[in-house]
Amino acid sequence: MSGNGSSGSNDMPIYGYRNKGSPKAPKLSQTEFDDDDVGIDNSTEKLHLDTDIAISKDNPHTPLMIQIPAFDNIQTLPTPMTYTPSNSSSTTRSPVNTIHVAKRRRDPAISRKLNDISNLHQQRVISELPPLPLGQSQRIVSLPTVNEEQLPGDSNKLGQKIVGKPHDIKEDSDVLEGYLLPNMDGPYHWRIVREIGAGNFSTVYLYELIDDRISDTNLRYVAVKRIKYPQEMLRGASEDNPSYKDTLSRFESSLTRELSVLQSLNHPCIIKLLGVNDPVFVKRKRPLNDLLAQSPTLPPCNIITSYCSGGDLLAAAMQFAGKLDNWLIQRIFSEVTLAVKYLHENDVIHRDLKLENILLKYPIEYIIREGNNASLWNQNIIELADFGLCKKIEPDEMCTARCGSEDYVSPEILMGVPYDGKLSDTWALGVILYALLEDRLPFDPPPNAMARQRNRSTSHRIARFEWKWNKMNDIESDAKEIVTNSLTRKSSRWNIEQIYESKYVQEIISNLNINLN
Ligand SMILES: Nc1ncnc2c1ncn2[C@@H]1O[C@H](COP(=O)(O)OP(=O)(O)OP(=O)(O)O)[C@@H](O)[C@H]1O
Repeated sequence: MSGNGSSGSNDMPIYGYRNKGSPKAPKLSQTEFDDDDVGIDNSTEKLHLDTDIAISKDNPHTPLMIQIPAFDNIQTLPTPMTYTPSNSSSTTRSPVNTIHVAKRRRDPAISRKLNDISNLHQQRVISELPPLPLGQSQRIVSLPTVNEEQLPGDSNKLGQKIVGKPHDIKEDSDVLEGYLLPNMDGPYHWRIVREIGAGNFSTVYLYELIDDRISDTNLRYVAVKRIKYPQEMLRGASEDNPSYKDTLSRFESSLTRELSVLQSLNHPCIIKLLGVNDPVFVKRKRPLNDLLAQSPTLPPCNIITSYCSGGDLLAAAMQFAGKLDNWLIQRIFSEVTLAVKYLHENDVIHRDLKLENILLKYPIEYIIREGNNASLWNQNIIELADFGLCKKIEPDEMCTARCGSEDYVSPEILMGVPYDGKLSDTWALGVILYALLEDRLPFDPPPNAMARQRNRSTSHRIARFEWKWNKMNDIESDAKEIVTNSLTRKSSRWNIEQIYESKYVQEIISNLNINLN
């Protein structure tokens, strides 16, 4: 496979890795647009219906022309894709029916600079996990787990356990006190190692256990997602902050929803919720309100999860710039399919499936090196993360919350009409697979695009199902039928069962020996 230079165009970004000048908006959690709250205006609904009718049955994916006058002008699309705070000095929320905006990656060096600029502090921070030194993993005979490995630059910390002395430890700001599920035992203690990632609503850190009361190796290294509260909440209740209460309650229900769904899940390919810094967060329905009743300052919220030392798939894919082996793409995609199948069978929709939210359990170099080793086929290599927009639905329930990430959002969510969350998830799976195969996002401007095409927005291309094969054009692959049947109108889109049954996925599943119970 060639790199993204296949287009012959140097300025083509891969995976939305670009610097567009103006910062992207913070992402809003689904409760910002509570499904019950969102009003759908009739004109929007009509647009949507017309769209489905307008797409020819012979050529359902890339209609030459869409017969909706409104779409000739992208500005008439009902869903604004970029959020501009009404007051640039504050990071206030989007209007209720604004879609949340994707985090787009910048060059890490640019991001670091930007992070120094205070008014851009909500911009996504790139702090990827450097792979483990190859020399270290060579010492390990069996497939390493993060618990067995020594982390780069961390040698002096390993082995130096601190015997639990809660009152001493509490004074150390680098130390996390955590309570473990299912019984909220604790507190136990971990020390910070480094920052490993950041989103709009959290910064994620790697922590190492320093409490010798715990022997479970899965708890030695953990990822800690530290929730960032919106400015509006940090400013506290006052007359000039009228939406404080509303923001608090929406934020709180989003947080408790993420935690309760995560608690209910148990699948190897899905991130594990291990604990929290305060049992209140999983025991109470309104934890923030309850804690604020005791103290006026917002309580820190730290979510303790399993740690994936390979970082996220976007970083890995970018590192390999279009040269990820086909078997690896097939393997990763099949495991994501298993995770989503499990979610959908349990009536949970994710709504934010994207490369950034697929985490690699091991450094990619290790996975590639051990590709043929049976030990790699006896366990999963990915975990699906970030359940901030997930929702437990009733069977066949339609959703109305307009949320997702710009490049991955389905046309029906874009239109703002009630949608089947499961089918919107499979649309996103199509985007993910296309991106891995083609080394670019399907709805970015096509390689060698004319200026007019380039100027069209991503949402315009999504609404028109405007994507095509480039690198893969002349290549036969079973993967292509999955993309073709995912990035299509919802009436003919594959559901997760169909993706699971496909030849491409079954080829992997039949060789995979992971315990799904
Ligand atoms: N368990 C983990 N192990 C390793 N890295 C992780 C883990 N959890 C998160 N990360 C890193 O941190 C990044 C941000 O995490 P996450 O997406 O959960 O945060 P977020 O604030 O919910 O983001 P968003 O803006 O999409 O809502 C991930 O893309 C990944 O790179």
